[in-house]
Amino acid sequence: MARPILTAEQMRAAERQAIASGTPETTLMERAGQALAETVRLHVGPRDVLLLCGPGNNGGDGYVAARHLAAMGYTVKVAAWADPTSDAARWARSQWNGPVEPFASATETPIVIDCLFGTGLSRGLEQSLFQRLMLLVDNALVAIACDLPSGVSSDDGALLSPIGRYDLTVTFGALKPAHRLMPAMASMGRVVLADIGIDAGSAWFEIGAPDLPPLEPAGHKYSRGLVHCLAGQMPGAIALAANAAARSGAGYVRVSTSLPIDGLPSSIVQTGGADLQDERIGCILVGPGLGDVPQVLTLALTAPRPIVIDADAIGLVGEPERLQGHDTILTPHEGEFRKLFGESEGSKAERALEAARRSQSVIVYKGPDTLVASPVGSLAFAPPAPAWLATAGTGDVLSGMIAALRARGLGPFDAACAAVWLHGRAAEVAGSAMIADDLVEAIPLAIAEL
Ligand SMILES: NC(=O)C1=CN([C@@H]2O[C@H](COP(=O)(O)OP(=O)(O)OC[C@H]3O[C@@H](n4cnc5c(N)ncnc54)[C@H](OP(=O)(O)O)[C@@H]3O)[C@@H](O)[C@H]2O)[C@@H](O)CC1
Ligand SMILES: Nc1ncnc2c1ncn2[C@@H]1O[C@H](COP(=O)(O)OP(=O)(O)O)[C@@H](O)[C@H]1O
Ligand SMILES: [K+]
Repeated sequence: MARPILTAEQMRAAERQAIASGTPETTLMERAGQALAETVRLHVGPRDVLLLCGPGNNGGDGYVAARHLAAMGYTVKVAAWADPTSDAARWARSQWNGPVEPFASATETPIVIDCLFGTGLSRGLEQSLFQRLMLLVDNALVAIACDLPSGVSSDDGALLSPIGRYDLTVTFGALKPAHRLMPAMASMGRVVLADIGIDAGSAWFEIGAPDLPPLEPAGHKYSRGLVHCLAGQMPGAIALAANAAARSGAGYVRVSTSLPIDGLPSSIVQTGGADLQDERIGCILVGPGLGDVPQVLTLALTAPRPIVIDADAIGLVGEPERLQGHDTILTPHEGEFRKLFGESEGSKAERALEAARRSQSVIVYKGPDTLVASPVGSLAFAPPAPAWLATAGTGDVLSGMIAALRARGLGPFDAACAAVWLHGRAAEVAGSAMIADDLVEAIPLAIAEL
């Protein structure tokens, strides 16, 4: 299931909308705090709990959770860094009947819940505060963040001050960009989304398991999708991509290459020529192992077919505007992105959307926090993928997977999202010692699980 993602401002607007529709702010806070307590009960054993409460509504959620956890039988301590400053947080504080100790006297506890700051964080925490918080968090058996770890900038995932390592983050109504952007996402643990009755419809979302189109009972190899790969100076990379395309359900994979490629399965056809006007081609793939051969990219762009542009070909595009009018998906990593789009300002999300708009292409902006952006403003955030994807050739595998799903008939944005999800899942299936070739082998297993 795709989960919606909202910026802090969009979240506040959704909250105002809910309040205008008759749900009081205190009801939203009650639901948030209760959901936080329920999540603790579901995931964590009956150990002592320490809630750290800040002055805003994040702290308010903490007082509500404290009340519910105590009612569930947990031994609960509450420590406040400052008195509540909002009406809803004052209300929540008034409903908590237990003691509240000063933050400075809070001691290590098995379960620590950070309710200091959430989407309202406006600057880094002062040093004495973040140092003490990190000590409590890192020495807890289980550390839980309410909405966000305190210190995280909600919209771009930056750390305004250092944070510890959390096991679980419970968020409300929608995920925030920081839940899926580096560096923040690496320290959040599992992110649980609680429904608090806010309508969080959004053009931004976390990618969920894809629905692949069913195969036609009377289908044939061309109707399942023909991927045409253009080889270049280092054919090993295109071989990986072609293999990945074949294993992602393309009916036919063809490679134009002037040098015979050893070890390519016989089911993948090698040709000397490149008839890109062939109307059966569902997607052209250019870039892996291409080298500095701009004519091959130019050839691909003369064909009126969908194109995946990866690796070396990205650097050969020149001006992003050149791609307007073509049906293109670009798959840059950080270096390739900067080479084509320059050193643009803003968060990774904003830069991805701006790149998609300039090139009128779907952009798969890769990394530990891969984003898929469309020219019309849709933005998909990949769920966390295993760090062992950081090995040579896994990007070639991804571009082959995207080309196959595009050739199978998915739209460019959906094909990219589906491939990114399956790529991460295949890496989990392949295990931490995998190389890119093993990742290819794991693709059918990941697809079979759907
Ligand atoms: N939106 C929704 O639908 C729902 C939201 N809910 C919850 O509300 C949370 C957002 O609440 P919020 O807006 O009150 O902000 P919050 O994160 O508590 O912090 C603001 C306070 O901290 C202060 N402050 C900031 N930075 C600081 C710093 N570095 N060091 C010191 N102080 C600092 C700031 O003061 P100031 O910046 O003015 O100094 C202000 O007093 C959200 O994360 C979620 O948990 C739920 O209840 C359910 C519905
Ligand atoms: N630390 C990481 N965690 C998760 N995924 C990663 C990480 N580093 C890289 N990846 C993923 O691995 C792939 C690497 O692609 P790329 O950088 O093009 O490598 P190559 O050119 O060697 O194929 C991308 O899909 C990227 O999102
Ligand atoms: K928090």
